[in-house]
Amino acid sequence: MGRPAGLPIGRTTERRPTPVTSHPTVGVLALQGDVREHLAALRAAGAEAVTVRRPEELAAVDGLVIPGGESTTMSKLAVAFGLLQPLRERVRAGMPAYGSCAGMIMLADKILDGRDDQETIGGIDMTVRRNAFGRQNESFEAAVAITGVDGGPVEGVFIRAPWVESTGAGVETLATLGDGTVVAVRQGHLLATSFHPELTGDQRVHALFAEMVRGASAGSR
Ligand SMILES: NC(=O)CC[C@H](N)C(=O)O
Repeated sequence: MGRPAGLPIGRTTERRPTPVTSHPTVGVLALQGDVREHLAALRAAGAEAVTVRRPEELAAVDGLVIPGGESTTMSKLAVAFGLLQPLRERVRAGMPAYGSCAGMIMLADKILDGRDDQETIGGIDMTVRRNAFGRQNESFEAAVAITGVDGGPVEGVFIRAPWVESTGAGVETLATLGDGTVVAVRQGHLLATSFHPELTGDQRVHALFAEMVRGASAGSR
């Protein structure tokens, strides 16, 4: 068969095998919260980043960031958009996920001071207390040294932040404040921070997560 008329020289209509991508795609759950800042931080860390609002979009990403915002609203919207079960399934199946602040709450197996009807995706064997720092400390910054993040402490921005009240045996504590409060954890493919690294212009936490996504996609090929 000849070349179909009208196609420029050098282009063919044959199907090529799907290329093995060396750039896994990281989604940012875009129901509510500071989505743009996470997209920018992921891109600055060298990752491909897209928004996720629908189950088909979730199915197409290799990892997912769950942003800060309001976990009660995010929980309601996840149900309304038909995303809660697909999110639970993908997290259970090993998709890397990173939750910051409200995102940390979404990844917690148990929460304290949540709303009665509040759902989480779960996945990390921990109990997280919402708005834990109280009125005096609604918003503050602190230098946070994180295991696995080289080059000194990151600037932690805490905004009506949760803290980790207790963790199960499989959960690694990555960072604590001076008084021992746990503010960053990892359980295998899941990462969570009480604070917002996407607001600081420092991409090291996003680079750590992008590396987790790359590792998981390389392992699954
Ligand atoms: N900055 C944040 O993400 C705040 C979290 C919020 N207090 C919540 O419960 O969901």
